[in-house]
Amino acid sequence: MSGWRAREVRSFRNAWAGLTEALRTERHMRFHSVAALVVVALALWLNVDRRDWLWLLLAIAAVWSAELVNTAIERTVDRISTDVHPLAKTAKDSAAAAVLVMAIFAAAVGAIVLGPPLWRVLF
Ligand SMILES: Nc1ncnc2c1ncn2[C@@H]1O[C@H](COP(=O)(O)OP(=O)(O)OP(=O)(O)O)[C@@H](O)[C@H]1O
Repeated sequence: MSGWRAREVRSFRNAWAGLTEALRTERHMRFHSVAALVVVALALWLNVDRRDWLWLLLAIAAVWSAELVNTAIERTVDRISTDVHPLAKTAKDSAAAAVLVMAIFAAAVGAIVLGPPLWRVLF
């Protein structure tokens, strides 16, 4: 394998390790994963169109990315110091707020895309 390809494979492995570590240790990450599986199952069942799939996949990726960055910030703050400090609080609370913003966006996308067809099927 060329040096460039070996480096790319190593980078991919490191990123994969970050994802599996977050899934293993972060309760919220597991919750987001279950929610994503439910959304994908509903979208398949309701046979949503290609454009709606893009919105759903964007929402899932946005929440996962925000949660992973939140985890990175939490770990970095704790690595620097576990002392209670207002700046540590602001850093962690802001990172958590980023997840909240993305989760609200994802909930809105889910309601807009899945709500009407689900309503038609159920009622
Ligand atoms: N070093 C600190 N100094 C001041 N406040 C902190 C500090 N560490 C955490 N906090 C406060 O406690 C909250 C929870 O922090 P913690 O590190 O326990 O995250 P968490 O609850 O484990 O988050 P998650 O559930 O997403 O993993 C933070 O959002 C922040 O308000």
